[in-house]
Amino acid sequence: MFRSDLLRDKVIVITGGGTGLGRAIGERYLELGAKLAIASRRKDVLQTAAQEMTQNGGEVFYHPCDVRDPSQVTELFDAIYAHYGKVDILVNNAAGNFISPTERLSSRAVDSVLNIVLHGTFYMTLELGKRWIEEKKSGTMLNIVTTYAASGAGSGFVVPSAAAKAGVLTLTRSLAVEWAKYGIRQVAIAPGMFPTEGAWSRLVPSEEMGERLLNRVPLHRAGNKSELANLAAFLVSDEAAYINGEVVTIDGGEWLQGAGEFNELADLTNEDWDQLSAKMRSK
Ligand SMILES: CCCCC/C=C/C(=O)SCCNC(=O)CCNC(=O)[C@H](O)C(C)(C)COP(=O)(O)OP(=O)(O)OC[C@H]1O[C@@H](n2cnc3c(N)ncnc32)[C@H](O)[C@@H]1OP(=O)(O)O
Ligand SMILES: NC(=O)C1=CN([C@@H]2O[C@H](COP(=O)(O)OP(=O)(O)OC[C@H]3O[C@@H](n4cnc5c(N)ncnc54)[C@H](OP(=O)(O)O)[C@@H]3O)[C@@H](O)[C@H]2O)C=CC1
Repeated sequence: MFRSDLLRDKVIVITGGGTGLGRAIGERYLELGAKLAIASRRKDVLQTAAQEMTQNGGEVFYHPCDVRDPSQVTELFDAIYAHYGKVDILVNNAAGNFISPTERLSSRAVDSVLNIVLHGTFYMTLELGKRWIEEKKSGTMLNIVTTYAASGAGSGFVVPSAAAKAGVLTLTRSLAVEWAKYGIRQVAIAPGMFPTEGAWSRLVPSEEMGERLLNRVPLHRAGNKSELANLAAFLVSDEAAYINGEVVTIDGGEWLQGAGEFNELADLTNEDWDQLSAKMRSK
């Protein structure tokens, strides 16, 4: 689909790059010639991922970092600069989330999600943005949000995530304008359902719930990680250089399904329509 040198020698930092969607994005970037730095809290997960991801060549530097802690974020970039000498692209992918009635949440539970998603993304963005501005270097930042942020509707039962991801999207759009003069581009992706261990263990704890969610998707399937990875490759590449401040939704049409007043009529059979039509025409 892409030129094999699309991301040649680009140094790309991916938070949460050892698991799920972050890892899939990283694997695609490696195939396109990038050099990776992956960061998250669990060193053993990063180490295993880096080993497995480089089995066919390529370079993956890993460094443990809790993005909630600004001093660890500074240390992370110090380590990446010491290793690669530069960063070209940042993917803010790390997140925390779980379903819960909001009234059951403790303040620590709220903080745990807000601090990873909103504060962590902000700290990463700020630390690297300052470095790029000082170096007079251009670059691209890609933020992974969610459909309930991109639609503006939010969502019950994941309210800390909904509030934090909406904040990340606002960060994306605000800096797209403010930092354009430095050659720093901001983009976002809003994924719908992409089954991963991290998300499904916390958000889709039963098969029945998974089926119910899938039925909401007009294309009647979940997304493949490779589909999201291809979009993430295009958006950070120079081929997308004029896209700034946009969020691209990739959800099989799920959010639109919920938004259209009459979309549930898709469940009606031809016989149902024959009966309804006859009834309406008889009036
Ligand atoms: C289906 C379509 C997908 C929709 C969109 C998906 C979006 C995503 O973001 S998916 C990404 C999912 N991946 C992750 O969440 C990975 C990282 N998550 C975590 O590490 C934990 O889940 C975390 C967010 C809770 C953070 O972990 P940690 O910092 O270790 O926090 P603690 O375990 O100490 O818990 C802090 C606080 O939160 C309370 N809590 C934890 N889980 C729940 C829960 N399921 N329900 C209610 N409360 C919960 C926990 O009890 C602590 O509070 P206190 O007890 O008051 O101390
Ligand atoms: N899967 C899906 O259907 C959807 C996913 N998304 C988004 O996609 C992204 C990836 O999610 P997914 O791959 O499914 O889930 P994962 O749980 O696999 O990914 C979350 C990653 O974030 C890392 N992380 C969590 N907390 C921190 C922290 N404090 N500091 C550094 N890293 C941290 C985790 O690593 P560690 O625990 O080692 O720190 C993990 O690698 C997220 O932004 C999520 O919101 C959006 C919509 C749908």
